Amino acid sequence: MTSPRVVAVIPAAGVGSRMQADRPKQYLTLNGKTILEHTIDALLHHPLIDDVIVAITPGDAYFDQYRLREKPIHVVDGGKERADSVLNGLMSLGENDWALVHDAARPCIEESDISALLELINSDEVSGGILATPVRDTMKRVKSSTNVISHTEDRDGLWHALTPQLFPARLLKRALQNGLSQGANITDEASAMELEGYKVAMVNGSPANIKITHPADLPLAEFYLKQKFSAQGQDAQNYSAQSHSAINQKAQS
Ligand SMILES: Nc1ccn([C@@H]2O[C@H](COP(=O)(O)OP(=O)(O)OP(=O)(O)O)[C@@H](O)[C@H]2O)c(=O)n1
Ligand SMILES: C[C@](O)(CO)[C@H](O)COP(=O)(O)O
Repeated sequence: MTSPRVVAVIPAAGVGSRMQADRPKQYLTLNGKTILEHTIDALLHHPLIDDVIVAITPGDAYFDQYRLREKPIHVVDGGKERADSVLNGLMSLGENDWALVHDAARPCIEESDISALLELINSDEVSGGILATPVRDTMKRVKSSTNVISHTEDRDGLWHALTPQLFPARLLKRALQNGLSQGANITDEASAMELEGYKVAMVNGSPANIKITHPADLPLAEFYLKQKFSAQGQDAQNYSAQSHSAINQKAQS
């Protein structure tokens, strides 16, 4: 039996308000490439990912300024919230496809973590899953609108949800549509699948897979990207060149 198609969906239509930059954070440059290009290349580079769809803000001039449309990807309009952008990205996926949803703002994703998550496609126990990393600090609940601690949360079994998040496209599309129509607070794909009652697996992923959110995240992401390139025996430019050649081969196949 042929393996199902895996389609990466990259929500990249945010404004990056917490970054307080002169442009949406996905267009800030690290090691010679925009954050979005790092993320697109990481997914295009993975041998088990068949297609890449990017959801961008309608009229996003940066996307063309950085010539990202020249990559072998598909582009759709983003939406008001992240979940709307993801849903738009899912619209063209087929009944048997799997959707691997990955934030544009997470460029440090490792190929090995993607491969570990994709193993879930063969599972009969769960309907997909997510990369996550265990909480390491003591977690406090603060009394609302104060800075006074209400209590300490039990951190046993508490994880940071990361991306990619991997689900059958048909189920995820319906879960997002239902969750959004019920006005649920859908901040990741798993929350929509949980609401539908599906079993969602956690796959322990690298804590280096940070979501670039605040200015302090930029030097950390730069460090992790340098580590990633050197671990793959490549510098940023070389990685970029290798990415292009891998991309071109994919485009010709
Ligand atoms: N309407 C939206 C909002 C967010 N995103 C994407 O979802 C990912 C994670 O969201 P977040 O880190 O919150 O990005 P922003 O919404 O841009 O950041 P902020 O909340 O600081 O404005 C990002 O890659 C962002 O581009 C999206 O595609 N569509
Ligand atoms: C999807 C996500 O990366 C999981 O941690 C996160 O929820 C996205 O960030 P947002 O600020 O909630 O949009």
